[in-house]
Amino acid sequence: MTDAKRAKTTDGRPSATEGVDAVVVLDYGSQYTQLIARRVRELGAYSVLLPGDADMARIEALKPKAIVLSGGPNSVHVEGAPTVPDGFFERVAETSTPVLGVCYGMQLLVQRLGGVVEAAVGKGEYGRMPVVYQSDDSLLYGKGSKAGDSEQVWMSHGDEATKLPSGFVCVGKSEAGAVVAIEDADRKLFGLQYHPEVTHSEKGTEMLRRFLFDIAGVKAEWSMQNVLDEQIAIVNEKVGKDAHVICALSGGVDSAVAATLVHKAIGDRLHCVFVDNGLLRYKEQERVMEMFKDHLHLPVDCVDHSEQMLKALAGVSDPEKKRKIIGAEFIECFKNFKSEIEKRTGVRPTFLVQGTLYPDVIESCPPPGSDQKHSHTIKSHHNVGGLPKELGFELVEPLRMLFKDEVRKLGALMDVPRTFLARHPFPGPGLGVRIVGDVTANNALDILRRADEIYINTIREFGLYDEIWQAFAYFLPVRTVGVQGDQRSHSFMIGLRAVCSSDGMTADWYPFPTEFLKTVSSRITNQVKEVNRVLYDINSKPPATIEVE
Ligand SMILES: Nc1ncnc2c1ncn2[C@@H]1O[C@H](COP(=O)(O)OP(=O)(O)OP(=O)(O)O)[C@@H](O)[C@H]1O
Ligand SMILES: O=c1[nH]c(=O)c2[nH+]cn([C@@H]3O[C@H](COP(=O)(O)O)[C@@H](O)[C@H]3O)c2[nH]1
Ligand SMILES: NC(=O)CC[C@H](N)C(=O)O
Ligand SMILES: [Mg+2]
Repeated sequence: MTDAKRAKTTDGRPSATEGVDAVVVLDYGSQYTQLIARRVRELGAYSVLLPGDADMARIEALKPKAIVLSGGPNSVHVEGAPTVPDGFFERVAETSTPVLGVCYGMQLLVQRLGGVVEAAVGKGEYGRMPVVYQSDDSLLYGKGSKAGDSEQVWMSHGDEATKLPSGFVCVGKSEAGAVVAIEDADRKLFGLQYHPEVTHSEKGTEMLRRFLFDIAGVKAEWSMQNVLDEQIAIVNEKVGKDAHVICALSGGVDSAVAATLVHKAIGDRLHCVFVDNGLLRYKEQERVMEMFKDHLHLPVDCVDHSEQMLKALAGVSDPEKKRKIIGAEFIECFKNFKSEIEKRTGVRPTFLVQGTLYPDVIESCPPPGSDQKHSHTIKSHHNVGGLPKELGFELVEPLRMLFKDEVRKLGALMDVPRTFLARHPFPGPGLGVRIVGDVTANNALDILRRADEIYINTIREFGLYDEIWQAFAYFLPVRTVGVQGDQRSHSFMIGLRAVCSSDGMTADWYPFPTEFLKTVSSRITNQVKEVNRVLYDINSKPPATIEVE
């Protein structure tokens, strides 16, 4: 599909979605909202995420076959809490559109339709727990479900529904007796106090399948191939027939997939650039450029921006300040590259492709007016919340709504080589968020590069690289006392991190065999003389995050 004019249908959808049933997910700021949209895609339906207060007209233009209201950090009983769009309940009643409220979404249904939601003082429910069915054959738990049976679900709420609106029945309770599943079969309104979208809810996907297909009658006709066609059409429409485009290529999976996709759309008007930002790993620049040459078959320029980056970061310790500086320096470097391309082609590039993924977006500072306005900032990813106000480019981010494992599937569909798809993620700010505090102090970059190289090589030697989602070493600017060769040492610590995850949104630490830990700790302390202690990080996300800053 190359004709920009055909990229949108009359109702504003990308033409690749023409005639396909849409499911609208309204976002109230949960960290997991996009996971709902993703589960819908995985189940084979087309999902669109809109802000929780989107105009009813915008929602109806998509002709949704079902609507899901997401969770969120607010409380419905607090003044000014986000709520459903004006006219929402009237319109869904007229069109008989099924609605599922999840957590905050359920609380909205209850409160707005005449029930009561209150703070469950001292009784918040967080984490994995069973839900007990309250009736036989409920619509939510399906034919054959029996009162008294139970399943494991994942909760995260401090408020609860204490009185249901008329028409609703409670079909599931938590062990503590909270109402956690409700339905109004006549009005096709449903609510779950827990999160069926997270993997810890054992039968959550089945629940969503029942809602979409059995209750709402959505047709399963959406696949990764559709996502690809849709994104190529969107890129074509946005970039047009003449503009030139820069692509920030890192050697990681996301930008390799984004570049391949955009190249399919616009061909040689794409100019890729890899930045040596001074925060790369041991021999990263040489290795990545070699990989591009051997496997990617797209021309890539390498630009050295290390001096400027380290100068800007000198003496800065605050993690958010560091991230903003890194984001701004990246853009500075892309602007210089823009002039270089103009010299070469006579055309000044106006677009910048980044391999931004959804987790980067949701954790970053949500820009005012964006669709993520109700969520909290966790950290400003350099390519989203870390970007300067004056960008000087229009962004092209075809993966912005996807998760890492979806991107890997999309890459496989375009034959992106495994060398890229199987790499552990490496963040754009690189060692800058793996050195706690000032990156220019203590010779930390050099120490960390050597320790990290030993760690990753040892992981490969033990055959564990592909089992781990992401592994890296980090530098702690803390000196402790040791004894090495009968001499006192007062040296630094290295933390080792290895996590299992599917999408980077939640993660568990990887249970290394003791033999591995012994080997790697002894290699690092023997070969990196500035280090006398190695720590293994046994924290999941949450409560920690994957990177240390
Ligand atoms: N050294 C770099 N040079 C140019 N662009 C970069 C660099 N590092 C990161 N980027 C840009 O920032 C985006 C986000 O970085 P991120 O690390 O999340 O993605 P990735 O490197 O493509 O994939 P992965 O997460 O697997 O490392 C990249 O997709 C790329 O567009
Ligand atoms: O390109 C990036 N720019 C960033 O600023 C950034 N911060 C974290 N990450 C990567 O995101 C995933 C989740 O990491 P956290 O749990 O630390 O947020 C992990 O894979 C991290 O490596 C980043 N990637
Ligand atoms: N996860 C959620 O949606 C939480 C909703 C609300 N903030 C509560 O604590 O009950
Ligand atoms: Mg990367």
